[in-house]
Amino acid sequence: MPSPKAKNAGRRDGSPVLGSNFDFVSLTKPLNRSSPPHLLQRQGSDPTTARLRASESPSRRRGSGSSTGSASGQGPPEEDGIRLNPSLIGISLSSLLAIDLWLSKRLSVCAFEDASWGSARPLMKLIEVSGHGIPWLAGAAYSMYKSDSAAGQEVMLNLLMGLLLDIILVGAVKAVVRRRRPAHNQMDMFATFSVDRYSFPSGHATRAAMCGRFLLAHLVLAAPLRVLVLLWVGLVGLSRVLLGRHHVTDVLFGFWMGYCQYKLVEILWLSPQTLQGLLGLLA
Ligand SMILES: CC(C)=CCC/C(C)=C/COP(=O)(O)O
Repeated sequence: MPSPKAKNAGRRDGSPVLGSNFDFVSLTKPLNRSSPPHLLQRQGSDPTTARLRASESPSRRRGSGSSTGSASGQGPPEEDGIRLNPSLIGISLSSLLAIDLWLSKRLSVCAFEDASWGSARPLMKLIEVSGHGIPWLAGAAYSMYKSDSAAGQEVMLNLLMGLLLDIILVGAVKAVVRRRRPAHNQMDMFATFSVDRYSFPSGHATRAAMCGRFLLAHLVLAAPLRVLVLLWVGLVGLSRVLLGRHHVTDVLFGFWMGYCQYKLVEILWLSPQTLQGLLGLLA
């Protein structure tokens, strides 16, 4: 049992000691300027807080007599601006990540069979399979092989190229960022690469966004089918979070990245001549 002394070690003004929220709260809360200097030094030990504190009041530091800034008070010295900006970016990022973690956990209602929406887990897994790389690669290759028009073959060849590009780019980003999947995720996906133990970005989201955009641009679809494609893209993304596979930001970034990948496929578009050359090589 902690001693009363240990319990009050965090704050001397009698307010409750902040627990695991300390970093998040202390970064966004203004400092109590009436606190004695020795107390200001004791509040928070993390480097971000310390950086913020060091730059939070140019006038305080001017008053201390050890300032490197302008003594006439005509604005903060340049180093303050340099130090303050990274802190603000840090605060915004930590806040975004905190919201992301909280929201992702709240939304992971199909993460287990006995979770609140656990009965929908099989349906979510079906949607997961619909956005997996293997059915898409197999479907595009089969359609290209079966297509009897050069235009159809060209479109399917480029879809195939986009799908391969997607696997490479997503794998590269996952390997660089190395964000762990949510703790509540059950790693029971079929056919994964080793980088798929990482979470950012969601490969299903990139693929769904890229393929959805591709289908809308290159297939002549009736309006209800176009709506269905958009719905499917949204459902694939949502299912990643509901299944507890991903954080919300993994999916949002994945959608953006998939859209950019589609643009890249348009830029790199393989022409019928290239296709003839490739088929010539295969024959
Ligand atoms: C084996 C092939 C061809 C693709 C792997 C597809 C896969 C399992 C991606 C991971 O997706 P998330 O990042 O959304 O979990």
